[in-house]
Amino acid sequence: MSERFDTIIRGGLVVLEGRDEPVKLDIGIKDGKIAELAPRLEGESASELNAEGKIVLPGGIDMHVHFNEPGMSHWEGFPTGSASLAAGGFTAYADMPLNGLPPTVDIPALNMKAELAAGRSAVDYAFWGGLVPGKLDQLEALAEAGVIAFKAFMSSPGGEGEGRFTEVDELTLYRGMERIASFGGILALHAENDALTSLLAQEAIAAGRTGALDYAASRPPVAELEAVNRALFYAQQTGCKLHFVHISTPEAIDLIDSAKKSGMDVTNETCPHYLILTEKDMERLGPVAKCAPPLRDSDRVEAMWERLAAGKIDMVTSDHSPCTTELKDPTGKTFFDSWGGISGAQSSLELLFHEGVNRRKLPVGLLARVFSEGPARRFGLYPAKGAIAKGFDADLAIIDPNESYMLTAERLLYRNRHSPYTGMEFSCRVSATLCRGQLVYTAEDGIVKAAGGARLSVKPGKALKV
Ligand SMILES: NC(=O)NC(NC(N)=O)C(=O)[O-]
Ligand SMILES: [Zn+2]
Ligand SMILES: [Zn+2]
Repeated sequence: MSERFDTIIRGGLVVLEGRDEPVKLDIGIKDGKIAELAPRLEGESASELNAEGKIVLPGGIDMHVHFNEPGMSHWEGFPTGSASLAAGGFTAYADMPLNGLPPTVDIPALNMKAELAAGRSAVDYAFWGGLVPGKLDQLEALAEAGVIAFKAFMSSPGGEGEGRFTEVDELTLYRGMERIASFGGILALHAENDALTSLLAQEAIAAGRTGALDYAASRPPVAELEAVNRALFYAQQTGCKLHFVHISTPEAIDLIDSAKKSGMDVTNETCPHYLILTEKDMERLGPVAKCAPPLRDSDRVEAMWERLAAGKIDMVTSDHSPCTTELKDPTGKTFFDSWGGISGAQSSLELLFHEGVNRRKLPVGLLARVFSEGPARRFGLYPAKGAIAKGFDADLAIIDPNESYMLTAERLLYRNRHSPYTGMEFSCRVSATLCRGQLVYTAEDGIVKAAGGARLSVKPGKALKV
């Protein structure tokens, strides 16, 4: 006779959907799913995990990572990127259509990605499709093939070379929205005004103003706000659902929030670095903390925390945008020349738990919402994923709320072990991560199951409004 459960997670403080504070419960897992939740579960199980004193969150879903395969595996890869996510309490992710070569803008490129990820990911994964000039006729086929949504850049994505992902022109943006709207898909946007940012950068470089703060000044809040405003206008005209990635300013969050209140189908995300780091930190840390949009002043960072606490931020993603450590080396070049992108996939949950829950005393339920429920609902993964509830996948992040440790480069599982957070003392630590009931990571043993992740596809139009 088979046991009632495969695994029981004993005595953890479990974060349930819609609840601010956790509840002490046992979790019974059978066939990869949550079979039972109760204060005390009786019955046989093949294995038990003691979670006394730990917080049990639904596994994080990181909707914004760049794992760079095919073609750029010296920057990152599915094995290393997914392992770093598992170590950070994440059980699923969506890989951006750049910076791999070729970018994911047609079916052959999507198939290449799928082949490379199969059997090489520690946690579950989905793919984004790209909207770029010249590839409009690929959108329906990509949607049918199960990409989670589409991504376009309103400003240059940076980098050089043949075949790279390119930003949209106005007509591609407008027509792309029409087409994506026609099959009920979602378009995600990197929203910065290209004319403003490129001319401001030219001006600064010509005048020899090439430091970190000059870089920040060349991509001002108005560039983000203008792009968000324009995209919202096109969305009104076309009926396209939108998602704004890595929003860096409270002004843009407010603009998106009022559009949502007016009935538009639009969501936003921010990233830990816009909550944890300021432009001063970017100056202090150097290129390792360079990203686009840039880090902001401390008043804006504070205002982002207010928006997060007020429920105006739909999800938090890492925007893990890695590169070789050499491309972050400041020697012999200006700040403008370094790669823009922060490696952060491993730290998102710990950063927000540390700063948000432990220090600012925000409810832990907020983390479940922005890291799991929000992304799952928006991108059609709910109700299989996104909450700890009977019948859902047993995707769990078990975190010790009191274990402090210092993040060192050796602890990073990225292909290139740099991060703006090395040297930082965390007041909490992920103890274990389970993906569909399988133990993937423990703090003690590291990655214990390296390749159990499965591909997640969604059908167009399935995503729910958050
Ligand atoms: N080409 C990139 O990966 N760019 C990324 N870079 C950042 N965020 O600095 C991004 O998502 O915009
Ligand atoms: Zn971007
Ligand atoms: Zn990105």
